[in-house]
Amino acid sequence: MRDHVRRALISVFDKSGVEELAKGLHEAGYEIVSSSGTANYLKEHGLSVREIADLSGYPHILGGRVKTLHPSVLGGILARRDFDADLADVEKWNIPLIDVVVCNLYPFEEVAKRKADLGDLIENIDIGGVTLIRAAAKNYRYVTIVTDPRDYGTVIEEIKSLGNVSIKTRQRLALKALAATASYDSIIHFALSKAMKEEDLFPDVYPVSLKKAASLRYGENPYQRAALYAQPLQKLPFKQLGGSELSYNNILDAEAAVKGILLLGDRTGCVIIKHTTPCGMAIGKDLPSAYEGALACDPLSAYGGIIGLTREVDKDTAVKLASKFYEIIVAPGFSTEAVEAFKEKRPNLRLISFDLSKRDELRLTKTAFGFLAQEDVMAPDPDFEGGEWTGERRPELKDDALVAWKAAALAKSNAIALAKDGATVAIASGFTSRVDAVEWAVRHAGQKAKGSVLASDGFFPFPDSIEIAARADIALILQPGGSKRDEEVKEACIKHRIPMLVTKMRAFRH
Ligand SMILES: NC(=O)c1ncn([C@@H]2O[C@H](COP(=O)(O)O)[C@@H](O)[C@H]2O)c1NC=O
Repeated sequence: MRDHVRRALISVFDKSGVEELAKGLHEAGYEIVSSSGTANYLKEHGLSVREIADLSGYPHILGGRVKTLHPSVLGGILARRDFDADLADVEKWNIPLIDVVVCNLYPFEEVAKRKADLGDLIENIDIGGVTLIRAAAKNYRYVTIVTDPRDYGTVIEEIKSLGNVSIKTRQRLALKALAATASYDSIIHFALSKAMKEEDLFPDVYPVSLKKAASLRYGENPYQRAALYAQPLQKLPFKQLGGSELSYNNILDAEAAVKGILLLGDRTGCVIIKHTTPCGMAIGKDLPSAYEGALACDPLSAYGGIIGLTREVDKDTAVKLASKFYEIIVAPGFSTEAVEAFKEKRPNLRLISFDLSKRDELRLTKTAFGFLAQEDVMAPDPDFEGGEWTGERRPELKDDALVAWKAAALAKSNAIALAKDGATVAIASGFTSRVDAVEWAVRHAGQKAKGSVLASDGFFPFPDSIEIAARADIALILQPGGSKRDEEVKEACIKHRIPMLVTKMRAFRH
């Protein structure tokens, strides 16, 4: 390879620390070439800089849309230093070789967060910078690409001590740079899809970029390392107002509580979660009465659980909740007095204020088979008035029917929920046979099963569950229907005079 002046191209939007880096490079004998804004900045800091226009023979044109996009710039980055044909081209076209590229991009993400219009978004799409970064990352075997100011120190240290940036560091920086451009493009795709009101929920390619939002102490178990990632343009929908740090399992449990809150919709209600499974759900005239109702379903399981509330938590509710041990309280908000009351009595209790309006349309779940994508929609209310009934209609049981149905939808399949007086009295969750779920629910409810509403998240494959319900004096059954033996199930209900509402929609949770 021919000898050449060592050269660094610096073109940065975020100029923090770049003068120190340029100074280090200059001291190590590098010529600095920069785009105009960066060149001016460095000159103001007393550095001698060559303008990119001087190297390319072209000024910035189209109001800065084209600044560094030129063969004499990109050729100097992309030429393979041990490839005769590349070197011959470089020689022939008098292209100066570039050994270090320092570049960070137009702040598209920040602009998009400010809810910019489509025109602003478009003007903030960096083209030249991405090209410089990709070119340098592609040629990492000869060229160093630096995209993160936090790496300036390492680069200068290695150049000073080793004479060049080591191949190991160049590889690491190239991968980091490629992750930066990939993430940048996915953020642009996301923001432009929204601004253009793109309606295709399931495009052939779904670019996702994830940024680390928090390091977690460990995962589900201490032998599993873990972290929380978020999509860059989506602000985290929650704020933690108090208590210990959130763990991996806390996040899963809190999410189940949020689902419970969303299922209850605009009603004043409470859900209690244990290990992502509901062990109580109720609606009431106010939060304390809804909480009492939910708690009475299974007080033993509720200990150390997660409480989800559908309304802002006030001081009275806080005082009541603080008298027992829970891990997390999730609600759309907390009054200042409520936060104080919790802090005084339960300083470690995690308080999560969750913005229910910030919801994704799509839920992505990573599996060993690939990412599953589905619309994030909650089980709708059963059609109590217009639905398909067997036997007499029971309008007075509407609230109980709703709570039983929503609790069954939140519980894992096979799920059976029993509700009475606006509160569940049993929630059987995660059973592998439906009849066992019915049997457990009735046993758990004991005397309270009598007169309650039973909801099933899936159809009854046999009429055996109806026989158990009849023995327990169940007042009303809700189930989706759809079994081969629907007629036998109906006949059993008629025989035992239990009215049944066929919801015609399944409410599985797996
Ligand atoms: N148009 C181009 O050729 C171009 N080349 C580099 N940039 C970006 O311009 C910024 C630096 O510009 P300046 O040095 O003029 O402040 C950097 O964020 C860099 O990524 C460009 N801007 C947008 O594409």
